[in-house]
Formats: sequence, structure tokens, C-alpha cells
Amino acid sequence: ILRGSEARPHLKPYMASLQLDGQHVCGGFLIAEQWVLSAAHCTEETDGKLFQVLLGAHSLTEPEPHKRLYQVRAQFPHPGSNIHNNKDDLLLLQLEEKAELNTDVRVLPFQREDRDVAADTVCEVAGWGTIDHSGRRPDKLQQVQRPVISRDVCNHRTRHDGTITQNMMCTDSRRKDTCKGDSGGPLVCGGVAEGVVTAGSRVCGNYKKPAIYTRIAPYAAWIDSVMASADG
Ligand SMILES: O=C(O)c1[nH]c2ccc(F)cc2c1NC(=O)[C@H]1C[C@@H]1c1ccccc1
Repeated sequence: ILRGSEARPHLKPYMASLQLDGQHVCGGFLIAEQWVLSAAHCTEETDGKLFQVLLGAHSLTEPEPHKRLYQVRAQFPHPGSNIHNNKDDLLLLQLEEKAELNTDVRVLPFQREDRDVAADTVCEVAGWGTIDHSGRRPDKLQQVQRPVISRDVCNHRTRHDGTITQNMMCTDSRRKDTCKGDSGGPLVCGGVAEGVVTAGSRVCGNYKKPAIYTRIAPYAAWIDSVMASADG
């Protein structure tokens, strides 16, 4: 998160850190007791290794009362996701067991009505992604508020030039923005997850390249079917 602020500890109890060998790779969030939603691109350089999911954390390194690292039973990238574009950039992770819910670990509801969030709506995004242009990585969860921009503006020739589909949405990226490592985290508008930070590599903090999110509502049926089909 560029030019954001430290989140109030444990006030975003749905936040997850997807880790490999103890290193934060991407964000994610708890959508059900045994399920985390993130971005498919985050699995690109993991050569088949499964993530571990850290829940209940504010600091990535310090001991905290409800912080716990969960093993992942299975990972389900959306079948339409691919390395060439941002399409269907969603990843479902089934935890090895149901997460223990408490004050610091809670499910975040996601939007099921497929209707665009109005432009200028101010939403919030959080993550342990880079906090400056030198790529500094925070230890504590950061957050920032960003206004939604319309798909037409985001698709302008000088912005993302028609690549933003109706399954994507954008927020203004002038100065304050998401960045590497924030991908997979939720864009929360009015207490509901409306989008997932896409993990395609993109410049951060440049107003000409707005932040891109995968809208969740169009994928509600896919999410429900994967959760229903997997055992447990
Ligand atoms: O965040 C992303 O957009 C993104 N997209 C990817 C695609 C493949 C992939 F193998 C990884 C990623 C990845 N995350 C990262 O590179 C994470 C490692 C970097 C990071 C930044 C800040 C703080 C901690 C760690």
C-alpha cells in the first residue's frame, strides 16, 4: 500500500497473508470458515507449492494472541485465469481445517448482486504490500481509502485502453494506491468485499494506470460451486 497508514490492529479480522517459506507473497481474505479468496496470478512463481495462510495477524513477525498459520488442503485458481492477462484472476484456497473464529479472525461477506459500484464511491483496501517506490515491505498491515472510477474512464486510451472488462473495476491511483504484495486482498465498500486486487504486475501510484480489481459478484456461482464440491 503506497501512502496509506497502519491499520488499526485486528480491525480487519478477515485479512490473510499468503506465505511461502515464511514469506508474505500475496493478500487474501476469509470468505468462509475453511475458505480464503485471493488472486490466481499469485501462484505463478510457486511451482506447484501450496501456500500457508496466516490469519489473525497485524504484524507479520511479532507474536499476537490469535495469530495462526494454516496449512492449505487445496488451491483452486479460476479456470479462466492465465498469465497473459488479468481475466478471472481469482484463487480459492481450502484450509486444512476450519479456521478458529474469534475477535481477530472473522469472515468478510462478499457482494453477490452483479451491479457496478458507483464511481466516486470511497472504498478501502489493506495489505502488507510494498509501501514506497524502493519496494520497502511493511511488518504491520497498512490500509488506504480510494475512490472508484468508472469503467469508461478506466478504459480510456491513456489509461487501460479498453482492457477493463465488466468483471473488473478500478480505483484512482493518484499517489495513494495498492502495490506489489497487496494483490489478492479485498476492496471493501460499505463493509462488503466488492473486488479482489489483481496480481498482474502493474506500476503503482501513477494516476495514468488506475488500480484494477476483479469484481466478485460475477463469480459468486463459481465460488459457491467450488466450496460445495470440495470435501468437508
Ligand atoms: O503482489 C502482486 O501483484 C504479485 N503478483 C505476483 C505474481 C507472481 C508471483 F510469484 C508473485 C506475485 C505478487 N506478489 C509479490 O511479488 C510479492 C513478493 C512481493 C512482496 C511485495 C511486498 C511485500 C511482500 C512481498
